[in-house]
Amino acid sequence: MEKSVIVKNVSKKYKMYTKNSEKLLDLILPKSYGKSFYALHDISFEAEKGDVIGIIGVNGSGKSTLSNIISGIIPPTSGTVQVNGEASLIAIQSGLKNELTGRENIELKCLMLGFNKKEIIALTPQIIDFADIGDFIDQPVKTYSSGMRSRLGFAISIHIDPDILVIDEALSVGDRTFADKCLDKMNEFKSRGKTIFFISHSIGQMKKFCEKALWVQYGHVEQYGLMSEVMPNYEAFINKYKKMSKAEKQQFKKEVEEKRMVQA
Ligand SMILES: Nc1ncnc2c1ncn2[C@@H]1O[C@H](COP(=O)(O)OP(=O)(O)OP(=O)(O)O)[C@@H](O)[C@H]1O
Repeated sequence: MEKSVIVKNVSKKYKMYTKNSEKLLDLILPKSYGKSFYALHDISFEAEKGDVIGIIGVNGSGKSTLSNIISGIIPPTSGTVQVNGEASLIAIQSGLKNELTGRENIELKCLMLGFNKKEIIALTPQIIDFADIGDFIDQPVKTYSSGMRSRLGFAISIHIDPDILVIDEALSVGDRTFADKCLDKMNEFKSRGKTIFFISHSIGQMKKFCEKALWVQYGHVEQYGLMSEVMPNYEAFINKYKKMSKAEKQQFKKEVEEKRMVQA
């Protein structure tokens, strides 16, 4: 099978400060203040064309960081990401310009992707129709609710027809009818052999829609494979964690956080 995304030894480091003053001092004397930790540590995996991969993991495990790296929004600190084609991210906070109207955002995104005037004129009504946000399409995006942003972001990303679609929690803020409409569109996308990465805290949606799962656990890949093989292990972990006492949970978190720190 042809590969669509190849992620090799990707790490992303961030800095953690205990006080605001440390952040300022770190700007003046880099490397002297704050502690570095791995949001992602040595991640490697490959996706094939037609794969629909659910990225699962508890809060803070690195799912959004990984989706931003695959979509080219942020660079990794080290390692390489090879994307064969155009990747587009749909996230709650995704690249919409607040001061521009919905319609202007559609035009801007299309222009940035190199569409010509004729193509933009043809595409705009389809995007507006799918987003279905009424007269708000001519209002600045800063006046939108999170559901409206998600509708517009999803409508733009799916209609520009990327090769790789990365959906980060974008369906969780839309209502049920919109989520169903998006899932239909995603199924159509998948049937054309495109690659989808899907992040959702809805285990039901994950199981229904994704054939593969990438379990990101506190910055590293715990397991990658068929959803039917990975999900039971993830669910077993969640159940085990839930049964821990408060002290055991604290100890567990302390250990995983220590492993994530960058050794000087
Ligand atoms: N810009 C940033 N600066 C510093 N730390 C960051 C930044 N972005 C993310 N992090 C940290 O990196 C880690 C991974 O965050 P990320 O948002 O990727 O997790 P996630 O799995 O998507 O979480 P959630 O399920 O809560 O959305 C977290 O500890 C987070 O605090």
